[in-house]
Amino acid sequence: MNDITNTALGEDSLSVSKKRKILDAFPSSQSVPQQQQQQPSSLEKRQKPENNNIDLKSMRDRRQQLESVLKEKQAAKETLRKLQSEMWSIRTQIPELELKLEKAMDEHRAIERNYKMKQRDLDFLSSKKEKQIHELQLALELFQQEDDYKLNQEVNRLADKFFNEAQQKEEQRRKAKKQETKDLESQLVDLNEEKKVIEESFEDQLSNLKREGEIKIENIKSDYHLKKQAIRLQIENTKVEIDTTNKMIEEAQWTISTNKDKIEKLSNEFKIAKADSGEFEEKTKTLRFDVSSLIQISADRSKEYDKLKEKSEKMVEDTQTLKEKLLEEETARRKLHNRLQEIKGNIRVFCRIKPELETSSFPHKITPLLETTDGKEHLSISEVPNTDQRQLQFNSNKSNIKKFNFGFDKIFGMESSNSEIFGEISQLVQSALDGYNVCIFTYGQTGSGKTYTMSNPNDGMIPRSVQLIFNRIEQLKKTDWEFKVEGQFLEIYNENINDLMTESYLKNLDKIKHQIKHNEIEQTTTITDLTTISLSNAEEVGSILETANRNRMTASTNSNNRSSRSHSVFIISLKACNTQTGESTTGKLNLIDLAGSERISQSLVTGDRLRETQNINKSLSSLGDVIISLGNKKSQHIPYRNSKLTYLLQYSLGGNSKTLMFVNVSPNVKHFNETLNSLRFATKVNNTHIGQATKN
Ligand SMILES: Nc1ncnc2c1ncn2[C@@H]1O[C@H](COP(=O)(O)OP(=O)(O)OP(=O)(O)O)[C@@H](O)[C@H]1O
Repeated sequence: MNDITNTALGEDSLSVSKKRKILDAFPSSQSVPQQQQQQPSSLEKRQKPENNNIDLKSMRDRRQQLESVLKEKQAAKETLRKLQSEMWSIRTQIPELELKLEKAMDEHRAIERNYKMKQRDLDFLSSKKEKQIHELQLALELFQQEDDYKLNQEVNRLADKFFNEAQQKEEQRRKAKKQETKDLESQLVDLNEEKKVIEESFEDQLSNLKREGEIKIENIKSDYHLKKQAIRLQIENTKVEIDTTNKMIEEAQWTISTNKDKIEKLSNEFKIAKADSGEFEEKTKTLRFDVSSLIQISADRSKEYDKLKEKSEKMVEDTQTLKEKLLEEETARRKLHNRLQEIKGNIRVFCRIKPELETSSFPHKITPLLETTDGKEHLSISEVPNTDQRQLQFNSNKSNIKKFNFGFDKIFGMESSNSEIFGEISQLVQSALDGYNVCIFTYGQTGSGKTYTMSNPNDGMIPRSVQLIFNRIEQLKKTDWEFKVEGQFLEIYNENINDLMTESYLKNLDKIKHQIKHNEIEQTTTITDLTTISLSNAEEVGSILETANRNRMTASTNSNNRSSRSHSVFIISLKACNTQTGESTTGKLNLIDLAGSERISQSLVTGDRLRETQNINKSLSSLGDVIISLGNKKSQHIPYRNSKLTYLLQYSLGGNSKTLMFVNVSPNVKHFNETLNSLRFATKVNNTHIGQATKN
């Protein structure tokens, strides 16, 4: 760079001296005359005359050349100056670039050092690895050289270890299981206690609910009676008041018309008096006063009349409100009543022990069981081994005898009357009135009191039910309920239906084939050609029972009491409609006196008796099967078709009904086996829980 500068400077200095010489040799056109004036050279003086014009021209050319050279020089000078300034700027950058170069060199050196170190480390590692591979190879060789003995020893050691561990684990598991069993047992005890407490509380709740329900029904009933009386009184008072008001109105009207006459008469008199003038003036005043007071009286009377009219209207309104309230209370009563029935269960079994008429054959005293733990009432029937003495009693405590315990919803002892029994079932009759299907059966051996319970004149379940139905219908009229009651009475003998209400019973006996027809949509049943009697009062049922009884008796012969060998079914249909609310219901009360259930061995009878026995056994066991299937939620099929009786009662058993079965038993030792069988059958039925009933 310095060389370049020097060269440039050298050229510059050269060109300056050269310029001076050239300028000296070739003066400018302006300066020429001046030089000529000042000092002309000898040569110039000599050549001037001949070459003067040529020289001047060449000089001018030269001068022009010189000037262009000078311009070029000037430009070169400028270029030089620019180059110089660039050179200075480059010069100033040189130290910085030198520093950067130095730094890069340092970095390069450091990288080189690092590389060398890494190379060394790598060499060291590869030698170490080789060493390790060598060691491993040696170890592998050693391992391969180990003998079977060592291996077996190791296997045995491991097996022992495993066996010990397994034993320990088994011991631990056994202990844990023992502990778990203990825990579970104590949990079971707790749960049993809990269950007991729950059961007790449930029992309490149930009995409380029962009590509450009964109290509520009683309260509603007494309220209803009180209100009914109050309404009646109010209606009577209203009537009296209306009569009085009418009389008063009549009186007022009569007074008004009389007064009008009087006024007319008086005004006539007044006119006459006026004509007579003065002397009658006083009289006129009095008369005027009389007239105005009469008008006042008339106005007062008409106000009074308005008030009375208003009062009477209010009373009519109050009566209507009370009537509506009564209807509401009736609806609430129905709900409560049916809730109570549901709580009691849709299938219930009551046991009735017939009084022992042959006292000599029954040596033991019967005592009722007072305490129950499962909400049921219990009796036990006992057999004394190796003796002929057996006993049927409530809660016998004797330990030396074989006892059979039975629990039922209710047990009626020998002293129980039909009225007492009806008190328990009257609520089911109410359910039939409320639109439910109800079946009440009497089951038991011949002579155990089924017919006495069901149809005894006046106090049997049939006459009492009909009586209750008509009493309730009369009461329900007040809440605008209207009823249509129809009755049918039939018997099923040898799987054939006979009409018990027809006078030609004997003539048709076992000849007419009455068909059972079901309407699946309406869930109703009809029996072809069966007499249906429209019932309008309770008294009619007496003659129905009489006809049926007479018919059954005439068909029996000395050798065969046919009535004991057939089922009798009394059907009461109850169609109700509320004229105010438009609500309508259809209920059915089926009262069934079943054929005697005694087991007559089929091998002992032949002919008609065999057929009879087979049919009775078939229909009674079908009844049991149907009830049990209904209670079994898993049952897909209910075998209604297995007997005429169950087929007839298809829509009156099960989900849509409330069922009550009386098991009638005899306390006589002679009937021990039959009694035991009846109680077993009834227990099966009692253990069935049928779903909640729905209204038709
Ligand atoms: N609780 C009772 N109180 C008084 N007498 C009774 C009672 N129960 C039954 N009896 C009498 O016992 C006898 C047999 O009773 P009932 O005819 O009712 O039996 P049953 O089971 O209907 O027999 P069957 O199957 O033959 O019809 C009758 O004379 C009846 O009056």
